[in-house]
Amino acid sequence: IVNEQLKLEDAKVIPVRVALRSRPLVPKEINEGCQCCLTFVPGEPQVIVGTEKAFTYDYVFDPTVEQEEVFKTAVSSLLSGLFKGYHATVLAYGQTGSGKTYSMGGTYTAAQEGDPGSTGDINKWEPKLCKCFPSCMYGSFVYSLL
Ligand SMILES: Nc1ncnc2c1ncn2[C@@H]1O[C@H](COP(=O)(O)OP(=O)(O)OP(=O)(O)O)[C@@H](O)[C@H]1O
Repeated sequence: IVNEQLKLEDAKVIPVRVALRSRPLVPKEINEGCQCCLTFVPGEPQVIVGTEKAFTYDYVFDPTVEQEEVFKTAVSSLLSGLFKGYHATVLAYGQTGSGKTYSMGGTYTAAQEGDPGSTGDINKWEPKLCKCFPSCMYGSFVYSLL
């Protein structure tokens, strides 16, 4: 009975997934001598804070990971469910300055305009959603806590 229950549990879709994204140090932090205190475990969605505290998430993106990979890995699969009528929400959570707007909102400078590597998740969702929903309802599905 226990085994059968475990199988049923395994079969359930995980409704909430958590991705950790660590951004690179910004110039101000570098000038102040800040250093990254996180260690990333290659091939594992795990991060070690300091020397001993390890945390595992569904996805971990280290500071070298570009917008495109974050989108493809953690967000794009939600679109297929969305088009079948399921709801999907991407929620950015983190302290001020941690990179929520960068990840969700896209470009910051005119130089970045049109650079696909620099645009955030909303920018990548929007054209895909517009193909199916002319009214473009992406604002209802994707939120950034600005
Ligand atoms: N992945 C990244 N790569 C390079 N720079 C980044 C990245 N994420 C964030 N930054 C930079 O870090 C700074 C803070 O990012 P951002 O404004 O997105 O934070 P935030 O969480 O939205 O802050 P707030 O809550 O105050 O609005 C910005 O200068 C941004 O360009």
